[in-house]
Amino acid sequence: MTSTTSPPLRFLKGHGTENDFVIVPDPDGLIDLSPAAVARLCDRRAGIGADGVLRVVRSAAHPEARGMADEAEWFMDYRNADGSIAEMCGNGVRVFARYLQRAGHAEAGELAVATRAGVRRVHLAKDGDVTVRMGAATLPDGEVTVSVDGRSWPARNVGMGNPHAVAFVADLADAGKLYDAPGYSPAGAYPDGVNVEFVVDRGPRHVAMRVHERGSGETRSCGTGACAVMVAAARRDGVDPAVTGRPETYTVDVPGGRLVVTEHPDGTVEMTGPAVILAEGTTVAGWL
Ligand SMILES: N[C@@H](CCC[C@H](N)C(=O)O)C(=O)O
Repeated sequence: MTSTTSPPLRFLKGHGTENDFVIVPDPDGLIDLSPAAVARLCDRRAGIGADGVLRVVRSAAHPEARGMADEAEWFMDYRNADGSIAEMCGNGVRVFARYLQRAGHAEAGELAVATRAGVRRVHLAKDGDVTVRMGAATLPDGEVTVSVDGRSWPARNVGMGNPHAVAFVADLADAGKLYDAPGYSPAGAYPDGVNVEFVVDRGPRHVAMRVHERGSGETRSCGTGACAVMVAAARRDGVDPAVTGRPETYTVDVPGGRLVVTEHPDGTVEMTGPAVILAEGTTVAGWL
């Protein structure tokens, strides 16, 4: 039975390369957004529908972000569609920045956003694309195999604040329907779960990917995933900006569009792509 106690919730809807989000403005951190409420908002039939939720909270008003408040006024409280918490969302942070601009909380130009993976610096053009400095990738050692429908591929572990396993495949269709999370071995490799990317080459420094996201299923794009893919592809190609002293750029096509990812000699990975706010509204009292 529908509860009659929940108040109306103001929200916006946005996407970055079709990785879509319900944005919940909560500057003073007063909204108790339970995992069940997040899953209800993200439900594509009985809810608003999204790959995740971006709660917009002042860093000073959130216990996980208070320590970053001097550097970044706003904290991106990101949740996956199943209500689980993730450290970072690369497409989400661009959409988050676009929301701050639209709401008059940020000007075009440079902006710092607090996330669970630390402060991320964003360059916000007045219109068009948004660039995020995503921090450096980590490349933990270890042989991993990912599998779908009885087929398996070796994968590279890449950390972008959150965990990724990147597998190069002959054809993106090899990953099948991706309704279920890919399997992996060894069994204990990802105690907190993993995002899995399947990648093919499209040309020199140009790849395409599909992704199965931890907590959200197959999505049309994943920003941290695109960065993980860029770094895995670069190392596979023998390209390492830390060695050459030159930044290296790859184009990463995703089902929902295109992201451009650059790795700098200091290891920092920068990602550029679109960020769109498309709707705003209010839920009906008692629905959530
Ligand atoms: N879509 C995001 C990643 C969201 C978090 C991920 N599902 C996880 O659990 O780590 C992106 O654009 O990076």
